[in-house]
Amino acid sequence: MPDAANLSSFPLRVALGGDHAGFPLKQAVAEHYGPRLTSLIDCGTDNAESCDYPDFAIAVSREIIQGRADRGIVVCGSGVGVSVAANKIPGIRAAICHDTYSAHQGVEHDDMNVLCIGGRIIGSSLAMEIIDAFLAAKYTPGERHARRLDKVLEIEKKGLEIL
Ligand SMILES: O=C(CO)[C@H](O)[C@H](O)[C@H](O)COP(=O)(O)O
Repeated sequence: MPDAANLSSFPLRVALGGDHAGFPLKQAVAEHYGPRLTSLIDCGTDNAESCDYPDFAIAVSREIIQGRADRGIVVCGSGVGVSVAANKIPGIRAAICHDTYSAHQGVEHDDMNVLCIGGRIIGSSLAMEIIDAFLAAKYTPGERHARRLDKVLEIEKKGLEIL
């Protein structure tokens, strides 16, 4: 865990959620970031009983799409389930990041708005460093990034027609 003296704050509204496999890490994230954010919306789950990751990917995405959160963090066992589910929702750009480079570059280049983490894969100290990198990063407007993001939006708009 980072030193209390070195804790960063982020002027962001964040929605946080995860299934039973992500529950212990989600709780640690809520405790650590709650006081350092403009707001932290905890979308559950509230205990370690078996439940279904799509419910929490949807709940976190809802907060972003309906304008109550700027970014989302979802935690399941591997990070795979929540990223697959969240990416089905138009307007959500989610990715699993288990390293700090992907966490900031995903925002800077790809305008990623949901960070997915595997609670069974990484420990809380690394998770906090990754979340710090994600929350501190800003999309870097640039012709090449905009062109590529437009192509991603086309996929969203056209669905199967793009094929
Ligand atoms: O990690 C995951 C696979 O990507 C899922 O999101 C779930 O967390 C995982 O499948 C839960 O596993 P369990 O055996 O039901 O505990």
